[in-house]
Amino acid sequence: RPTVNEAGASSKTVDYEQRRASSIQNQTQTAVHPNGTRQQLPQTIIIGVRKGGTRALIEMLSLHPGIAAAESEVHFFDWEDHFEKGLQWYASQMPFSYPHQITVEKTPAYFTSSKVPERIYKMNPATRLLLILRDPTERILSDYTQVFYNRLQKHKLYQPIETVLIKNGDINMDYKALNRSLYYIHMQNWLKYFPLSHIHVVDGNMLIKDPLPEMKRVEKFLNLSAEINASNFYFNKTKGFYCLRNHGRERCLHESKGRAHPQVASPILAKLYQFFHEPNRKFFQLIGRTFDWH
Ligand SMILES: Nc1ncnc2c1ncn2[C@@H]1O[C@H](COP(=O)(O)OS(=O)(=O)O)[C@@H](OP(=O)(O)O)[C@H]1O
Repeated sequence: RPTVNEAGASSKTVDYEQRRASSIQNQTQTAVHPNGTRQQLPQTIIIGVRKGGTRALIEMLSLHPGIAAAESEVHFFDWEDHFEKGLQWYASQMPFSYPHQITVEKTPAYFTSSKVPERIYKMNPATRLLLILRDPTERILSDYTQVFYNRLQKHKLYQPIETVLIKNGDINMDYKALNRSLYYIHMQNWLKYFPLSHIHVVDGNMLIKDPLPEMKRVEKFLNLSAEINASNFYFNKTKGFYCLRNHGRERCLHESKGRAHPQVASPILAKLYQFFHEPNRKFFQLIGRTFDWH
């Protein structure tokens, strides 16, 4: 009797899918470099969430010698003009890697783009997905801060945070950043294609506070050998965040990571925390795990 995985697919289907995926991988193989490396489609993708800590996650994962990470966000599955270029183009955006290495890219917008789960599934149903989430209210403030700085740079006007968060005395449901924090809605789309066992949720709040245990869990999920260790991290008091140490070289993330958020009046904050209780509960139920959010 075929065994059934969490998505309901039989093991026979999975075998077929894996063969199909490896044939796609072979068809899109780019030229082999004389040193034995080549560009490969990612076997792992960090799908989001925007402002969840995706940069920190990919940089920390890159500490592992078994990982080859794309430097910039590729936006292959969510931008039509990129998607139309096809998988060969996608592969050509990847770093050169050795056959034993896992290629990874991060595009935080994937998590909230409804077309993306099916597209990744069709590329390779065996793709391992990493999703880093943080407290949904904190995520909104971080999202607002990002847009605020972008507009400031372009000398454009920006609205104070309270006016985007509240409309006619109530939570502004039209605010895009609010929708991005409704994790259960987006997660439902992913679970239509991928079983939970293929999606590892990283606790973004914990990655900030104490990155090592989170990274050890990621290593396990990706079946990587245990390489990342305490000496890879040190706390930088000036930045207020952990920074990375690799082969004696120390570096922190870019100054755009870890910016101060705007002060929000406490009744509004309380309203937001309250608002997210139910969506968070639904999310926890979906993934069978809880997080220490407000
Ligand atoms: N070690 C370390 N150093 C600096 N920043 C860290 C770190 N770990 C997690 N973070 C948090 O990452 C948040 C940015 O998330 P993303 O990289 O996903 O943002 S983006 O969507 O790619 O723009 C960023 O959000 P803000 O604090 O709002 O700037 C950080 O809180």
